[in-house]
Amino acid sequence: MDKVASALTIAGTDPSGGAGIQADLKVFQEQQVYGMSVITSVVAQNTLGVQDVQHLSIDFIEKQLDAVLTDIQPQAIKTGMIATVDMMKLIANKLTNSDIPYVIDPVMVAKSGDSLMDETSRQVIRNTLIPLATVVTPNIPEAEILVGFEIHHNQDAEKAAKVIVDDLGAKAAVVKGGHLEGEAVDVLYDGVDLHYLKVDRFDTKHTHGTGCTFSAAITAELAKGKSVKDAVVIGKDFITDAIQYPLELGNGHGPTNHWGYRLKGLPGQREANK
Ligand SMILES: Nc1ncnc2c1ncn2[C@@H]1O[C@H](COP(=O)(O)OP(=O)(O)OP(=O)(O)O)[C@@H](O)[C@H]1O
Ligand SMILES: Cc1ncc(COP(=O)(O)O)c(N)n1
Repeated sequence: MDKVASALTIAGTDPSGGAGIQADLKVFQEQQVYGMSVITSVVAQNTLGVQDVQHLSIDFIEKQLDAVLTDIQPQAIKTGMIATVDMMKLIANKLTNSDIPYVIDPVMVAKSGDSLMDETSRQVIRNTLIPLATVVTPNIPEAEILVGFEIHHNQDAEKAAKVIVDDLGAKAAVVKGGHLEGEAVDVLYDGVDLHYLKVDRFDTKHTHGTGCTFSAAITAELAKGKSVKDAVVIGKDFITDAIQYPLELGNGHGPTNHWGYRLKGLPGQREANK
């Protein structure tokens, strides 16, 4: 039997299970990838919003990273909520000269509107982590901060994806269209070609953790050895199913359904889960 693929997420937590480390590990498991995690910040949050945050010390985050990386080598790594400049510098130090595929979900603000990254870090991520990325997956507001111009339609998203690759140094970028009107279109630029990933927009409020889920699915596929394009296409399919079959949990923006892909094509399931 081949050795199982493993992936590492470095991110903040969500005790309500829809976003952050908890979502990432569920997605890795669903994708048959062995999941490992390093916690940067412990977040008191749920589907209604963020109540409080405690950042772990740099020393302790480093101990967690060393514990994993000196024992089990991941085949792919993702970062999510990296809230401070010191955390970014630590991770950049650990990942410089690494050839492990690295996905950055540059989490800045939660769906609820609560900030998950301080102002200085929003600027500093551009020079510390982004140049190390195999794929960066910003939503529209995050992409606007990274590139410094407004994004109103798909052509702007294309331009932003190219700036993130050609000027900021990432190998590929997926600018997610969840925050634009109309179809849910994501623009992938891999340094050579532009690809549009389009699906009909579902009318749902259950979108807590969509970005975490999408980027974790991409990471899992890279860990299995898929190309960036194939990993992003499979990741888009995974998140679309997770949004399409909501679980109806919580009193706010509920979590997506991480086993939604298993319901695809089964008659009556969509109605049963609505
Ligand atoms: N209502 C929807 N219907 C279909 N797809 C959607 C919908 N909302 C978001 N998506 C898709 O979900 C993925 C995540 O996009 P989004 O822009 O919501 O990320 P995000 O804002 O980073 O998520 P998060 O809520 O974790 O911050 C993208 O592939 C996007 O196109
Ligand atoms: C720890 C952590 N990481 C990321 C998100 C973004 O997800 P969302 O915008 O859907 O709340 C979050 N809420 N919490």
